[in-house]
Amino acid sequence: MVVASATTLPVQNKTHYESRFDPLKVLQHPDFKVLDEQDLSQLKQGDDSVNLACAYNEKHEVHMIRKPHAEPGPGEVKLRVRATGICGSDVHFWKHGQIGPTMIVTDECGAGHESAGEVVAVGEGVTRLQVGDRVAIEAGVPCSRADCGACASGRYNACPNVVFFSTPPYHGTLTRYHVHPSEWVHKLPDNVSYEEGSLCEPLAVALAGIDRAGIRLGDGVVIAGAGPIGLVSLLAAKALGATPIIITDLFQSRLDFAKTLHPGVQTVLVERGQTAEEVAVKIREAAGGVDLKFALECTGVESSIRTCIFSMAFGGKVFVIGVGKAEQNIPFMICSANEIDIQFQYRYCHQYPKAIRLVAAGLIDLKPLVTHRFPLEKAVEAFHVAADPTQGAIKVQIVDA
Ligand SMILES: NC(=O)C1=CN([C@@H]2O[C@H](COP(=O)(O)OP(=O)(O)OC[C@H]3O[C@@H](n4cnc5c(N)ncnc54)[C@H](O)[C@@H]3O)[C@@H](O)[C@H]2O)C=CC1
Ligand SMILES: O=C(CO)[C@H](O)[C@@H](O)CO
Ligand SMILES: [Zn+2]
Ligand SMILES: [Zn+2]
Repeated sequence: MVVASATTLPVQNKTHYESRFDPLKVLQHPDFKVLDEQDLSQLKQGDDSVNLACAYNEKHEVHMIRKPHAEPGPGEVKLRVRATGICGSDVHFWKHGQIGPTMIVTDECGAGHESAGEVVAVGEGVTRLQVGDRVAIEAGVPCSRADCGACASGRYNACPNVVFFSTPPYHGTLTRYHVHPSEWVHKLPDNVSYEEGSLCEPLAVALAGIDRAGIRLGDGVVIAGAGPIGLVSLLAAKALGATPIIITDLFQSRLDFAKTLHPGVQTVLVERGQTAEEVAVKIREAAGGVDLKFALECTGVESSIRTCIFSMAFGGKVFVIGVGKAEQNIPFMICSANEIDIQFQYRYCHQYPKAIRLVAAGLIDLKPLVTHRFPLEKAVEAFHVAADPTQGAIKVQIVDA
């Protein structure tokens, strides 16, 4: 079955943003170029004249590209991107070429959707922003049409016409300059850095999960996976007053890092060869007799999802944020006989302002998550570090000062 993508839809069926940000306008532009070693050797760090970006493609390559400069149209802003985090999903698209049955890399696709930057130009009609403003970029731009059920209902993360920058075919925000609709950037207070503004994207994911899971003060929670998503979920659960909190991972180094973020967290190392049930016993022991009513699953790995189910008390809820295999096996009758709910999160809606407020108020400190920084010119090296667990990275950021 060929799934129509934005670059294959007939023009008349495209929404405004699908047409405006059609990736073919970049790929077919005379200034577009995949940069070779010679080009890269001639790059001057921070060179404003080159709209440098990092892209993955259908051949599982990740490399630097030159994109055409673009000016903001009506209602848009042009941004100098100052910080971009590499997400596990970026690595998925590079290494595996797709996420789920419809998000498939079929050509060069600019990476990055965790970005913050500086307004360098505003388009006609933009009044709430001005040159010099510092903003976080909400990468998912829904169609906002009255005839779109998702947008009309406010659950815009479900918009079927969404342009989610970096999800193929749309080029991402890991680029020197990016044009974005002005209503989908969020001003940063002076005490929130570009790096923290970039990290508000994964925080938005975690906040959406905690919101929709319904976790409350004093609830016992297990967080599966101590990657950036699991760790921002830990920070949010800690700020919420969840207790006890248990976090799992395959790597002791990531669990040790989790302890630095929340000394009160209980850690459970998942050892090779252990069954999901055996890990669940360790989790329940770590809970110290408190019934665990929630699991925030942040790996997408079948064995971890199963572990979360086995860890739940009667009436518990496994909230799955991680993405993974298309088909997965779950202990069906354990769920049935214990009324265990399984819920899923797909991106977020209405979370950015809250994420920025929590950071600005000092209730969530994201700064420790950034363990590696690279200049934009070294983004390919950054991707290799982010994708290699032995490098010990938590969040790898590209900083284009
Ligand atoms: N639902 C959504 O909208 C979003 C989903 N994601 C997904 O969330 C997941 C996590 O993202 P990141 O933290 O950036 O990825 P990551 O790959 O950096 O972290 C995943 C962590 O899970 C650990 N892990 C793997 N198997 C495990 C197991 N069986 N038990 C315990 N831990 C295990 C890994 O060691 C790693 O530390 C990814 O699948 C990503 O694609 C990310 C953003 C948004
Ligand atoms: O990682 C994401 C959001 O932070 C992407 O949306 C992923 O879910 C695939 O698009
Ligand atoms: Zn992401
Ligand atoms: Zn819509």
